[in-house]
Amino acid sequence: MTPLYQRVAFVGLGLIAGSMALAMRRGGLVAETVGTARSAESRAIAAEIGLVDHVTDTAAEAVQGADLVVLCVPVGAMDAVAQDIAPHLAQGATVTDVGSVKQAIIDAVGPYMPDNVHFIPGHPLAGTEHSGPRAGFAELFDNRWTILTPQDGVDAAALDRLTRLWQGMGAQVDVMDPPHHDLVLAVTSHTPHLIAYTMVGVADDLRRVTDSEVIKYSAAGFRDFTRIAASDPTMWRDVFLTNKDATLEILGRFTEELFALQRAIRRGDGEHLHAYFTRTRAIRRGIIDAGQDTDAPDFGRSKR
Ligand SMILES: NC(=O)c1ccc[n+]([C@@H]2O[C@H](COP(=O)([O-])OP(=O)(O)OC[C@H]3O[C@@H](n4cnc5c(N)ncnc54)[C@H](O)[C@@H]3O)[C@@H](O)[C@H]2O)c1
Ligand SMILES: O=C(O)C(=O)C[C@]1(C(=O)O)C=C[C@@H](O)C=C1
Repeated sequence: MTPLYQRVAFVGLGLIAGSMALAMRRGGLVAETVGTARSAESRAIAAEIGLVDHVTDTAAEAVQGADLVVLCVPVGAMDAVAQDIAPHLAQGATVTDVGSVKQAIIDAVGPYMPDNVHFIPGHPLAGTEHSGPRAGFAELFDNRWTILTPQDGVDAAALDRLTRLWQGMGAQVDVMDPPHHDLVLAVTSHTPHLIAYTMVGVADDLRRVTDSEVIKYSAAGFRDFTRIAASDPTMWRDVFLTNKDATLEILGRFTEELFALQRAIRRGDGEHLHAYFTRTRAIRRGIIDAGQDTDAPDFGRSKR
């Protein structure tokens, strides 16, 4: 197969960049990969494990001659990285990113992009609580969605090529407008993370009362929360600071619902609770039936 890109440059060499580099290699999708990271330690690890074909000391060096540049740093760092690489981008290159928020990145990166470059923002809806160059794995994007948020007038051939690259890495691709992406992700990813962080914080406070029983007897539900709450603090700080409006909107709705459930418990309103849990169970089953829950444990699913 002819490679889709000749030279792909990653700025940032953590979980997502590493997984992309490995998935590209698995699919024989690109001729050459090059990457750089801010810390010398990450660069040394990436070179040692052969995550990309070449590791460079600077982002400027990495992007030179690249026909695809992928920004894989925390959302709050995109601005500085874009400014840094802009003068070194090759004519006709595509620049994309993998940030969890889209409108803020477009606002931060867009102004630095030269006219002769195609800027096509993106977001793979796949991840883990692990970070750094050793965290990546080639299968991360298999059967998951990647959302691209191109602006009006995007070059159709550049969009098609990037779409085929993500498909080659195992993902299904959808196009969305950036504010809609940010609202959808506030519901499906950002607010759930905040709730998990909060629940684990509450349990930690309670630990003083219950000694270590919270950890010792932590059931599956709480364990899932602790996995999510172990995610990278810098990444998630930036997500909430840059997707502020959508997250606050969803949190407002969440607290209203929580108060309604709290009232039902206080009043002994079993009917309300039962009806609510029946509705949410149907949502879970819908996700499974749509084949969107490929990595969750079975938990007796087949018997339901
Ligand atoms: N982890 C996930 O589940 C997940 C999923 C989808 C998208 N994303 C997004 O992908 C991006 C990267 O996330 P990741 O999980 O690969 O992170 P990571 O922590 O594994 O890697 C981040 C990389 O960025 C570099 N970096 C950090 N701060 C920097 C700065 N100020 N300037 C330059 N480089 C810097 C780090 O050295 C590292 O190489 C983030 O924007 C995140 O929102 C993450
Ligand atoms: O499974 C996880 O660890 C994740 O939280 C991954 C997850 C998500 O919420 O689904 C987290 C942030 C992303 O931007 C995309 C994916």
